[in-house]
Amino acid sequence: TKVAILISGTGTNLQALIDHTRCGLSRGEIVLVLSNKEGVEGITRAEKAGIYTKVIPHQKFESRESFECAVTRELRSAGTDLICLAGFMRVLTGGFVSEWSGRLVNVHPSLLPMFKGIGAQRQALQAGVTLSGCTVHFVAEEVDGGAIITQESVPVLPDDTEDSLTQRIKTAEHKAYPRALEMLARGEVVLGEDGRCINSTII
Ligand SMILES: Nc1nc2ccc(CNc3ccc(C(=O)NCCCC(=O)O)cc3)cc2c(=O)[nH]1
Ligand SMILES: N[C@@H]1O[C@H](COP(=O)(O)O)[C@@H](O)[C@H]1O
Repeated sequence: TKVAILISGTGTNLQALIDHTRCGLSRGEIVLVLSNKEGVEGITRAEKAGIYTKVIPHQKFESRESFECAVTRELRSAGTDLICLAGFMRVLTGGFVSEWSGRLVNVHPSLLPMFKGIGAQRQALQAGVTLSGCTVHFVAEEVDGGAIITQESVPVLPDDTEDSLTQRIKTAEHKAYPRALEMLARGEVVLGEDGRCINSTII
């Protein structure tokens, strides 16, 4: 399975996926790392790993659609089978989402459907929950509303700050995302017609 990773920043999830796909047993091969922002650490990580990188600055485009058209051109020329959003911070239009439906996933730093959108870690702290974590989900037009593929929980400690909780959740993401990639690459989970996730490992 040819995998493209879309980023906007640090890329620790990208690094986890690079390390995982290089361990020998993975069905996934990262063929492209694409960022909408110049000079981010994630691009350096990909270059060090010898992976083809592309920066497409969204602000240089007239519209969301024209930006996404340029992204899709790169994805197709790389032969992409699966797109993983990893800290990619641009909302995607319904056109892009439906074109890549079932082959487009994202990792979110909360146990969805709780704490959707920006600042999920802060929302969790403000809500006073004692359990949080991360969710890998199919991308639907509704932001953070897509079918859940896999989740990983972490405790929220009384003295947690946004940073300490973010770090703990990231270690969970670095386990959950590679697991999700293998499930997808092996066809163990697929997106159903009704937008629900079909998990064939239980059949
Ligand atoms: N349609 C669709 N697209 C997405 C794009 C990125 C992410 C990643 N998580 C994200 C969740 C929220 C945002 C967001 O609201 N950013 C501020 C507005 C930035 C902008 O103007 O674009 C970005 C990424 C998830 C989704 C998703 O679930 N559905
Ligand atoms: N979508 C969210 O953005 C962050 C990206 O972090 P990194 O992978 O760039 O370190 C992760 O916490 C992820 O949940």
